[in-house]
Amino acid sequence: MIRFGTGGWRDIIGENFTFDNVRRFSQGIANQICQNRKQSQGVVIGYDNRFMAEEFAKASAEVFVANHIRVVLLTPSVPTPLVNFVTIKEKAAAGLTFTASHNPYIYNGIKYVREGGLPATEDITSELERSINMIQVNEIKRMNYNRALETNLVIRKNYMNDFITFIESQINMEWIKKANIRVLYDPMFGTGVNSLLTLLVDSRATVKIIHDKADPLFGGRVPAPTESSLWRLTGMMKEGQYDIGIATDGDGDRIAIIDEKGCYVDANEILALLYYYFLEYKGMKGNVVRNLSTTHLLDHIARYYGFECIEKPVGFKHIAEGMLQSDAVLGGESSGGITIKGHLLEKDAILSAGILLEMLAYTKKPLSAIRQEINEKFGKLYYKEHNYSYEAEYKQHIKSIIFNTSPEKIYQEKLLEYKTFDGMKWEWADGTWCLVRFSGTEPVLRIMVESPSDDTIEGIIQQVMQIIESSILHHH
Ligand SMILES: O=P(O)(O)OC[C@H]1O[C@H](O)[C@H](O)[C@@H](O)[C@@H]1O
Repeated sequence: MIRFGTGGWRDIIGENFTFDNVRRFSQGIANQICQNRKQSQGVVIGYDNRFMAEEFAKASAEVFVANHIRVVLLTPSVPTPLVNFVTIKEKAAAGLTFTASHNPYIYNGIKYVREGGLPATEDITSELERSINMIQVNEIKRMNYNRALETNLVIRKNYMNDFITFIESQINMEWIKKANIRVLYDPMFGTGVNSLLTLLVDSRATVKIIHDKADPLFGGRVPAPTESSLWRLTGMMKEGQYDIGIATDGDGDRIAIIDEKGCYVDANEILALLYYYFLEYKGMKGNVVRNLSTTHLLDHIARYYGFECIEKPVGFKHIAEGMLQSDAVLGGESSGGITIKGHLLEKDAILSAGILLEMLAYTKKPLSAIRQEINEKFGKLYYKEHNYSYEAEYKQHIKSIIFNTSPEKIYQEKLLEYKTFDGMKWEWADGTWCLVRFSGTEPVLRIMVESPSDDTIEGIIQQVMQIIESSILHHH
């Protein structure tokens, strides 16, 4: 079975992520393109540095060309947002990126975008899922890759220059050039490196880069820019020689940073920094969009300047939808995905890094000072995410436990509201909230808590865990 999760289809290589299933997936997309008579528009295919990603991408190309659909196969490996960009440029009927983003190295996957670089809505992906899984191996068409190359049905293109130019057109490069910013960059062995390094050189920044070679094992780490995985970057930042430490995930769409003192700054705070910079310093006007697991600090900032913060389920397609609906200036998720108005409706770590440099250049303040400014103005919020690995057989049971738990058992404070549009979210009167939801990309239950008081967070997480574990014990 092929299943679309929060960020496309992901599976363990050799288990369910096989050549047969990649071909089946591609035939499903090809069928849909043929039904809509969009064959002449072609498709764009890109891949990151994951194990055999290029081979899987070629296998996919073989299926499209056999269905009379032209393929632009990007070279070399690319960050995911670049595929969205080229899908728009080429007016292609679809864009496919072979990547499992920040998942462990044993995974690979395919992210799929529609014509116009738009994320696929759930209606579309569930219909695709249904039709893909009905395809038999003997219904899959194939044309040999080398033959397809000879007949120009597959064209290999490098679009990096255009992509960087597009990003730089949205940032004030002149300000950055004058600021002589010192950057330490960790691409986490992933595919953000070529694009961001080019932007950094164009910015005349002084750059030191670590973990830059392509490594399908990601140096033994998970290529997600979390605090625990960035210990080397953090350690080097503590030496005090750089203004900012930047980390991008495996496929270059998510970001985290380290301030000049060596403190980790997560995506929640990056979003707050950027929104605050846009409104307070640049005098921009507009709303912000976040998912329900992202900091409410954005709501406070929005309210202060007379704007609105729009809340959506987890998944960048929902952020994209919110940005279109509300004409917001910024959108993002606690997991590290950020975009701005006028840019792609896809998270982009290269752009995010560029705007952060612009912020340092324009404010002429150290990162830690801007962080401090926000805390003083809006109050500090503490945030923690705990990922709980559960046995698949208990999934339904855990779900019903969470939905039937009374919120006083979790935290003794007046409950203001609860939301069930993506997992269970309780919001209490003192500004504390807790979200419990199953990840759509990994087999974990995510427990997220944010509170104005650091002391309450651990207790809430422990309480949720204890309720789940004791009920599983009783269930036995
Ligand atoms: O919490 P999950 O369902 O695992 O999703 C975590 C993240 O996964 C992918 O990267 C999606 O593109 C993001 O939109 C999402 O925030």
